[in-house]
Amino acid sequence: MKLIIKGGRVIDPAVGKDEPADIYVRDGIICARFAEDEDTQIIDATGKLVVPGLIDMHVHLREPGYEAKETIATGTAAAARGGFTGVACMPNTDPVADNRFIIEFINKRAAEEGQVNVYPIGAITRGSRGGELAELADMRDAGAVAFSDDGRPVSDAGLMRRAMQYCKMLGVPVISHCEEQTLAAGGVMHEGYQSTILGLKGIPASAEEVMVARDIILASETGCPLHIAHVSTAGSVALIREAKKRGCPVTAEVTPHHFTLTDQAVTHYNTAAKVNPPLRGEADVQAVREGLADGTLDVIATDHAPHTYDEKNVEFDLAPFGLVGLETAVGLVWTELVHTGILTPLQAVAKLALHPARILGIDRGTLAEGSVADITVIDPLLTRQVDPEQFASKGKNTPFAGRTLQGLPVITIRSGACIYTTI
Ligand SMILES: NC(=O)N[C@@H](CC(=O)O)C(=O)O
Ligand SMILES: [Zn+2]
Ligand SMILES: [Zn+2]
Repeated sequence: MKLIIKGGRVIDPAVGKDEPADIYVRDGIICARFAEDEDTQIIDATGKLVVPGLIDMHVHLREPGYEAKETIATGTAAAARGGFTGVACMPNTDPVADNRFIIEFINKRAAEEGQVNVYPIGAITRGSRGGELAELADMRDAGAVAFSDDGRPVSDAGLMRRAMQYCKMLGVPVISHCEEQTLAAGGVMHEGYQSTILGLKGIPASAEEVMVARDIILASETGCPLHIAHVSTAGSVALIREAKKRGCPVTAEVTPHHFTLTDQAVTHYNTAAKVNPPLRGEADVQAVREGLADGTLDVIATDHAPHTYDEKNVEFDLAPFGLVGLETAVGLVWTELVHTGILTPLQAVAKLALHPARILGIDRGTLAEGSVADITVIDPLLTRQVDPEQFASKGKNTPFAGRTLQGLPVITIRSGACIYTTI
């Protein structure tokens, strides 16, 4: 099994490399130069970017329990099509992934039918109900890479503090869905001018920021690595920036929808734009872009949240929160951030591969010799219109349908084998 990826622009943020080079792969491992023979597969990457396999650290695969929305098979197929070789999946399944048996089940299903590597995230509390801690150490031993009650906040500060004390001991990050429920109560979109015009109940920026502040204080006190999920407001970016300056062990992610869209996308009551946290105002979008550029926001993650057509095809108030992101992420990063000069390709790849790997303690995210050959090839000039009907995901709930994106994944390689190719 020999493969050479020739003539591409190789980007490896682990060593700050961004230069023309060839990549050699033998038996699924990136290796030193070797002489090609008739058994060697050659990929011509002229004009393309060759980067470490992308890792999406915030995905909802919905299995077990919500297989009508997505399965491990379809979600990982969507990941491969989106240029991702790994996804970390959130525990808000049914049953909730709050014990080692569910973590083992996910790992088994992923081994059987996963197209990409799957890294399960365990729940912080039993049933993610926020009442008592789940069996964290047991889940860590079964392969959980982080803990989160994503979908819900951990409202009890004392419980969150104890979770952080345990996770610090286990050396595993806590991923926080920051939402103060008494402030968010009943809201369905960002609280602002648009919510007033539409007559919909708003979720104020403070609902997120109060919780970001609380968790930063708890992480500083406990020393636990804290990762803030789906940052959406200018105030959150400022809090995280300031906390990092003080040496707080905090990292943070932003989604493509939060760096691209405002609450304007909700006009006409488009339920595909109903997401938690909600799409915010223009100043917030600007602030998360600045946070990405200055390194305050470490990661770009999709929060891929598939729902069925019927679930979304209802009154705005009644529709579930969430939108799909795996198959539009790279296109949005290149179109909105790289081609606009907000991020260099090196920075973009760091946020899509290296940083997620480091935060989750996964042995991936680099093209160094000796690494597993998880590789993504991106054509920075390839242009396509988003067509949800082409998605491998069961979820078609995207607010980006019809949008033209430039800069798309063309080959996804996992352990030296092509799992997606357009050329
Ligand atoms: N983001 C969402 O709007 N929805 C997520 C839950 C979450 O990420 O909080 C889901 O599971 O559907
Ligand atoms: Zn969440
Ligand atoms: Zn989520």
